[in-house]
Amino acid sequence: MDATQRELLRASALVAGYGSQDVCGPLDLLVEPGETLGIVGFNAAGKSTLLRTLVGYQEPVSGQSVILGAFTDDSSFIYRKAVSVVFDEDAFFPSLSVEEHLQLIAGGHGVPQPQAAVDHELIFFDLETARTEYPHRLSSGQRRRLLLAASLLRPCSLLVLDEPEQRLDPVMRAALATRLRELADAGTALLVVTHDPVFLASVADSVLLISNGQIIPTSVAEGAAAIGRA
Ligand SMILES: Nc1ncnc2c1ncn2[C@@H]1O[C@H](COP(=O)(O)OP(=O)(O)OP(=O)(O)O)[C@@H](O)[C@H]1O
Repeated sequence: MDATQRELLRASALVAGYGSQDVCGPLDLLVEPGETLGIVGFNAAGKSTLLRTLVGYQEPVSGQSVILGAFTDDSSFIYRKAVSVVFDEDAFFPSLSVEEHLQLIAGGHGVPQPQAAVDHELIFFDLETARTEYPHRLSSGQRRRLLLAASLLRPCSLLVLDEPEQRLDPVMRAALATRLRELADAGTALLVVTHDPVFLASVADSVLLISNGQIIPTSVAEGAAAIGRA
């Protein structure tokens, strides 16, 4: 693996915000394969704004974030093949069933043995009995499971999750945390915004705490404690 392949994401003097209005920063950061970084802070601290800016979904106020040593947004095929992203929003085709959504992702990303991969996610996320349902007929937790299933079904080098624990029951939260840890141990890098200290401690190796516009690198223990104080 050369230096560029190891450098999944590099942020330099990155300030996130809207227009010329800073929300948080500056941040210097290097994310390499297998690293798991939690991002924590109060409501409106700027976690989602930072995450979106890091992955090139919105322009920084200043500084830059570069993916795979070359990309600053998701317009390239190489970027989209390497980076799997779930933000806290539902995005479905209303006339495709649960299973058809997953088949679409598997086909689009050239997953080997696609139906077996789809079946694996349906089982993992306990969506088997809902496989023929349409998104509007799912519970909010089931819709969340479907989004997460789609993100985990496809291979990626960098997995970016904004509050993945939201709307999941405790059993599913724990199963997801274990799965993410296994992915990281196998080399996938993970950026995860979370409000759940247990989930954070299960998944993250290190933490960025956003407080009063500052982005403070800290330990998992301190990050989990900071969530508790929020
Ligand atoms: N599109 C936007 N334009 C301008 N300001 C925005 C926009 N979206 C969010 N903000 C502001 O940016 C700040 C940070 O919001 P952000 O969603 O990043 O917070 P967060 O830490 O993810 O919060 P939460 O924990 O509530 O999800 C807030 O003050 C919010 O009002």
